[in-house]
Amino acid sequence: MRYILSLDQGTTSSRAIVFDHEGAILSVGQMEFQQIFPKPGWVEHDPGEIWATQVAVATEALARGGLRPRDLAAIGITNQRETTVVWDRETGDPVYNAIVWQDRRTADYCERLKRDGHEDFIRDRTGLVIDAYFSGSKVAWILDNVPGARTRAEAGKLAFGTIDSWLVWKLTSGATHITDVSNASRTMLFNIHRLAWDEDLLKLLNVPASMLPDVRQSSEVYGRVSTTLGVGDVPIAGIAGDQQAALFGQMCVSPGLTKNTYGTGCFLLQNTGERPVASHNRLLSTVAWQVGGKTTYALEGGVFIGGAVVQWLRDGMGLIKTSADVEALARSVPDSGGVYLVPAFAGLGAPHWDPYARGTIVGITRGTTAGHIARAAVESIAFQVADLLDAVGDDAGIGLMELRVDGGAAANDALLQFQADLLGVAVVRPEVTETTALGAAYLAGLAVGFWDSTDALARHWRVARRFEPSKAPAEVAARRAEWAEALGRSKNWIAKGN
Ligand SMILES: Nc1ncnc2c1ncn2[C@@H]1O[C@H](COP(=O)(O)OP(=O)(O)O)[C@@H](O)[C@H]1O
Ligand SMILES: O=P(O)(O)OC[C@H](O)CO
Repeated sequence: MRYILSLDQGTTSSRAIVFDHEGAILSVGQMEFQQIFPKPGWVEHDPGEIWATQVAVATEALARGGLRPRDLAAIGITNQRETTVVWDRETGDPVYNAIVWQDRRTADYCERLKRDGHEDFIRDRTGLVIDAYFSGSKVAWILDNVPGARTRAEAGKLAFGTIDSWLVWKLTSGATHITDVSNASRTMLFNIHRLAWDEDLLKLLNVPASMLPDVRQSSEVYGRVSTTLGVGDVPIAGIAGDQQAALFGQMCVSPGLTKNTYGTGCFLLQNTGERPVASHNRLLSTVAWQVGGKTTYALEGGVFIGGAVVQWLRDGMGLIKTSADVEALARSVPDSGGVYLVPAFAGLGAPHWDPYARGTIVGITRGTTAGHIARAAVESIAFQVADLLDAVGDDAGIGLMELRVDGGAAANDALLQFQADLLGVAVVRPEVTETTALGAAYLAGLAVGFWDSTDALARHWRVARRFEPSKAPAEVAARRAEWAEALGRSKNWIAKGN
């Protein structure tokens, strides 16, 4: 029997999961690594540690599954997106730490791009809104701030890559410098229509083309693991950014199918088929994957604080001991008692994009208890996702049939029931909720013939639990109107420039 190994390089941990031919998990390895915060708003990772932990968890997953490298048919890679690494092509040494997607150091630079009137142009070419979130301004920062970097880059001596590129480079001992279309579409340097690096954008951001990886499909053999690593010479055959991989792992493979991942933040993606949909609601239009020469696009909306509001109840407020305890506390009251919590702790993401918003709790009375606050916190996750879905529906014009869900907070039944109530459609939790790693495994397995077709994979996707809507539309409309009021009070709270 042979298996697929999925490397899932996330923001806070490196994971490796072995899947069998049925798409079931055989074994897992996981290791957290250091988050580096050199200044307020800056977030970095050590690329060496990312690599070391990723190799360690791969070895651990194989050992736990009682496997040797020759038992593997292929390796798939999925990764935190946008995070930027620049390294020396000769020595392989990074010239600076990885600048993480959450890092805000280039916010002023991005403001200038907007002021100079580049917003429409960048949205048309890349499908993105101008923001420090994406890789482009991060590469420019490294070239402008690391002594000698720009000269070396212009001489062709430096390489840029997102985390997938960095891992493939390391896995192949420097033989292969590539990325896939889904990761490339998050750089703000990539033309999502022509599926190529965009020369005008490279000029605007002053990034030399010689630094860039070759852009490949999400499912093809890119190279083989270098034998010097002692883990065999397994083909590396699938790559996708983590949210796109989750969309594939959830088998959202036809237009209209939609998933939401409830992690630290929430990422909602809808498959929009073979053409990018231009958003009028400040959602992102992005490449989902390219398989067998066919490109699939998605609309994406992300909110910054999803499960993290539960972490805040735990660590900031001390109301609960573990994240899972929130469900019992929220269920200790029949409703939120008129309390609304807007977790705009780091401003608001899609569709509002208000960096000046801050968190608020409204509707507190003398009778408000910790239970009401917990319930309002859980509900806030669902309200934000419902706002995202409204925006997606407006842009794509496709009615939602069901919402497929995954991520840590999708373990919360109360949250998913409330989500179904708000949306008026079923919310569906699959048996395998490791959909990110599964998606990358599928992409790799398809490339090497381990699986024949996407249709064959669709049979693996099985529902664990379905949450049906149970509230009257008028009641839902009233609750959403109150949420919108509360949201309005959190917006534009801090002074601009703070
Ligand atoms: N039962 C639960 N109810 C609500 N939130 C939860 C629950 N279990 C975990 N979480 C939240 O889910 C998040 C972790 O999910 P995970 O998918 O591992 O996140 P990430 O990949 O972003 O690190 C945390 O913010 C945690 O507070
Ligand atoms: O690593 P995650 O799961 O927090 O996902 C990060 C996203 O890819 C950022 O765009």
